[in-house]
Amino acid sequence: MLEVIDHPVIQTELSGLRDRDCPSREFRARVRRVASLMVPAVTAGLETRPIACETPLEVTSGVELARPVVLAPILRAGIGFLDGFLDLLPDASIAHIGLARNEETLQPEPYYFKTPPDLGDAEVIVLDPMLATGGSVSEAIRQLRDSGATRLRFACLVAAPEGVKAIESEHPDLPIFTAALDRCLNAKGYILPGLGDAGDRIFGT
Ligand SMILES: O=P(O)(O)OC[C@H]1O[C@H](OP(=O)(O)OP(=O)(O)O)[C@H](O)[C@@H]1O
Ligand SMILES: O=c1cc[nH]c(=O)[nH]1
Ligand SMILES: [Mg+2]
Repeated sequence: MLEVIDHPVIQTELSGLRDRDCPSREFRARVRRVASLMVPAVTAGLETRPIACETPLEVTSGVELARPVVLAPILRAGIGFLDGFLDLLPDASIAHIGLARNEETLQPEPYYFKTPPDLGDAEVIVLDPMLATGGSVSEAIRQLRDSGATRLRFACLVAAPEGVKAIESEHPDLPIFTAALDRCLNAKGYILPGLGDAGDRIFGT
């Protein structure tokens, strides 16, 4: 269920993000642009329903999304990825999922979870720029499913093959969208070649 969104403008932005000298201000702006550019692919296939549409000249038929959209950023770095999605999906509600990856065990440690009601009616798009071991996304999907979500997809900027494999085994029906599928993880669980610590680069920490 993996789609690598191989678009020349996205790949150009991503190359800028990989540059170690890209300052926080530019990094944030680039992440926002890539996120927006990914929206058409990530939302492709969302169900629509017909509506009547009154132009200045006559009534015609139009469509609207059949279900509400919930964007679910994994804190912190997912917050940096959120604005570009909101730019194109301004009516979406937001679910915040706080997970910190333990630097020694690489296991995600939950610290916050707050979602809009009625997740079962919604199209939920989980956002995190980095898919490394897959532990954080897996935990987020588990929490969302426990809260009633049934229609889920996941978008990231950079994925490691190890993380994709883990998600495909734990959540085989989850569509995964990424701007890049990188080579592997290093001994500390960082993606190679990657772009470093996305949270630190977005927030300047
Ligand atoms: O696939 P995984 O191995 O779980 O790793 C990926 C996670 O690690 C990073 O978050 P981190 O926990 O460092 O938190 P931050 O976003 O607050 O920096 C990143 O933003 C992902 O959430
Ligand atoms: O390479 C990585 C892996 C996890 N989290 C990041 O921010 N970067
Ligand atoms: Mg981090």
